[in-house]
Amino acid sequence: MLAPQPGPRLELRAVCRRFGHAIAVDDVSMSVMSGEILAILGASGCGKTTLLRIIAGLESAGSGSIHIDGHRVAGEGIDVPPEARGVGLMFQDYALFPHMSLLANVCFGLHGIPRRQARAIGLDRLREVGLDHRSDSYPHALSGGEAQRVALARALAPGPRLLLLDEPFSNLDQDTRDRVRTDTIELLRKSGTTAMVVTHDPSEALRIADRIVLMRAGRVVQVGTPEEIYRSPATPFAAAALGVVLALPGNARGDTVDTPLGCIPAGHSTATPKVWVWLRPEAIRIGPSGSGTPARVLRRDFDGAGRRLHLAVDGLDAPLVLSIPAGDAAVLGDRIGLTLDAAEPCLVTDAD
Ligand SMILES: Nc1ncnc2c1ncn2[C@@H]1O[C@H](COP(=O)(O)OP(=O)(O)OP(=O)(O)O)[C@@H](O)[C@H]1O
Repeated sequence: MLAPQPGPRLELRAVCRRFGHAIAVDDVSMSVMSGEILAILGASGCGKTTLLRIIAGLESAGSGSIHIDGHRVAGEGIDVPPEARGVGLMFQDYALFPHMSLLANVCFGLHGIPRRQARAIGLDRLREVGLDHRSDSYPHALSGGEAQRVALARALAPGPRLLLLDEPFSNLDQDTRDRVRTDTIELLRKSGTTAMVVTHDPSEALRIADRIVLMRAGRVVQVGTPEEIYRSPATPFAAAALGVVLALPGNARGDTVDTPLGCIPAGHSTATPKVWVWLRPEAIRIGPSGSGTPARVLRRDFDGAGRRLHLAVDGLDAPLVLSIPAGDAAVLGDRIGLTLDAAEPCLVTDAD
């Protein structure tokens, strides 16, 4: 491997990949900084796995280029083989070798170093995931969470420059998933590993990533920190991809927009007076009747930790659905008041 150059750990420039007429990865440019955990978020079929496979060298990029530590590994006639890229890949199904002990699995990628040294590294990695006492066991004797930890130890053993994880928690049940996810991210951070984690779960992306790359139909829609994308989505699609979003009809007048819930700053000029205002539910404050815009409670649904209120508001065609904590005294009656929090960001788009 060549010495790293200053700059991003990984850089993609205009990477494309077609399968027949279908375009799986469409003009993707992005970078990952050293030590960063990047989440690739998108729905099924949007090209996440293909992108990882191209970076790992398992799939060729039709066009564009890939640079690792400043060195071109793909593009313009160069195609560095997977084993020479310094990229680790952890598959969704872990792909442990069933006929090998856990230690042999973890040592599998350690080439060109004496056996004893490889064994010591393997045991260290197993210790980091809390499974060194099981080094002689075989994969069939592991729970799903344990298998994930061994796969992680194996992927980290060669000290990859970049680790790619494809839906690493999706095969685990909810309880195990939360624990394994926390442990995995802690280990990646402790070891300073640069990682790209593919997920289709927005809450997972928000929780684990330094930055999120949001994809749709092979293209990058938005790149930003979890807070940036959640609070300042570039498009209604990006807003909906990261969590619940409400759409209010609005009338733009200069710098402001009138909505059925009150007036808000427009943020930018719009082409038409008719607009949509997209905002998070937390931008709407619920208070007693008489405060803010009047709303009538049509229905209350039990929601575990609280209630979901279905509210009729003058000027809105469909009921507004908002969640409130259990026992919120302000909303016991059938009539409540709603106020827009002008400090919360919102997205304004033309209605046509
Ligand atoms: N080897 C292939 N041959 C033909 N089409 C392919 C191939 N691999 C992927 N595709 C297509 O490319 C598109 C992107 O697939 P990809 O697996 O990268 O998506 P994904 O976002 O990882 O989906 P999922 O979350 O379901 O794994 C899909 O339409 C898929 O059918």
